[in-house]
Amino acid sequence: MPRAFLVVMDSVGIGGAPDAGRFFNGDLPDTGANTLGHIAQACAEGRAEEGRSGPLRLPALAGLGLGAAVKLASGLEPQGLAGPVTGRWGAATEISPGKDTPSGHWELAGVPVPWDWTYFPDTVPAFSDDLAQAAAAAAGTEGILGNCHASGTEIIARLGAEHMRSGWPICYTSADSVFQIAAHEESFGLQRLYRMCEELAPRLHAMKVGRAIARPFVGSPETGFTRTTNRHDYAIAPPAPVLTNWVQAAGRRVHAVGKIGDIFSMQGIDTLSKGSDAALMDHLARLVDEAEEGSLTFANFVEFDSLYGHRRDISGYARALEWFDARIGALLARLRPGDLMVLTADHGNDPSWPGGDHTRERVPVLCAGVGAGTLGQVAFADVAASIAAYLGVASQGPGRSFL
Ligand SMILES: O=P(O)(O)O[C@H]1O[C@H](CO)[C@@H](O)[C@H]1O
Ligand SMILES: [Mn+2]
Ligand SMILES: [Mn+2]
Repeated sequence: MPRAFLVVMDSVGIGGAPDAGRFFNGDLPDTGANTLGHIAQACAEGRAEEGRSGPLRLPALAGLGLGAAVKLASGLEPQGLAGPVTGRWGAATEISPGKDTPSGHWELAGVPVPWDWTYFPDTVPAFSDDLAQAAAAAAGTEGILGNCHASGTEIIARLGAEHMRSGWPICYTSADSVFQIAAHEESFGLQRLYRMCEELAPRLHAMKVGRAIARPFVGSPETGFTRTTNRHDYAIAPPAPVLTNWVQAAGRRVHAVGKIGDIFSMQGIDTLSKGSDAALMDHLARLVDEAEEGSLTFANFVEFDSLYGHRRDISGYARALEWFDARIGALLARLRPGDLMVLTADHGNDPSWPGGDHTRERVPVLCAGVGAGTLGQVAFADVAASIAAYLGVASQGPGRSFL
């Protein structure tokens, strides 16, 4: 029986979204943003030399058609990604009205978002008095810190010491539909942070805020503060059954790797493996060796986005891509006859772009195990329909199989 592996490289967009002008970083529309294309350009021009050097080298992904997909999506010919292509490749366009992780993943899993998300205004305070009071009540404190748009690493550097002194949680948001709570794992307590998010999540979801997110950190004012991998997202459930539900309903096993469990509120998921991207790659390798016949493995690698895209670190993003390419190349060689691996992304996060938020872009769709050639322009939801068709399970929703 065939097996399928769906691997999301978080934020690895390839430019060209037709509606990019309706999405913004600050006042600047996302028109022209191109995560992969601009990283390749910066590498070729010697502008990404920290911890790596020279043109972007992604032999495994380029061999599946990544360079060709960038050109198809955006017209840009990325340097360093040429060469023979042995995979099936295309570019996918999103229709959901959000450039965030749940929107992208749900649509890739067959269900475009049918509602408009609620975003918090970029003002201080960003939250209504009611919501700020509810957050303080959930924490058992007199008030909250932050109450603004912020980068998560900057706000813990700025408010970490005050947080430890006052005990008040740091609440912030971004251009995404999120309510994020940063708190110290020891002085505030990790379980207390989780309970606070759990208590607030239903209220936020009722307002169509996509996620409450626990952002725990450690450290001290003297040594500085670092976020840990104990992040937990409390997301609204998808509005309809998604790929994981379809596969499970057919009696097959579904393995989630990384944020997939959070993004789908564990719906349709049998096992979950979490950790750093390096640890997730080991889990994915184990599943390539061990996943059952007929199963789906659905993985997300978030560090491109969280460590490098939002931080606008071009060298770091290029290093992460080169690391990923080397590891995924080794996994591709271990796939069995009958296995399908689809590599894709959920949105862009161009590290050369002004601002610090995601960028609206098309994404690559690279398939291993189904021969060579182009898929052309496809829809996000076609990814789910194609995997369902490949596994021989019934699909729902607007997607059409491209295989
Ligand atoms: O700056 P940090 O805390 O990493 O925030 C980022 O993480 C959030 C959730 O993925 C996004 O909305 C983005 O703003
Ligand atoms: Mn994402
Ligand atoms: Mn992000």
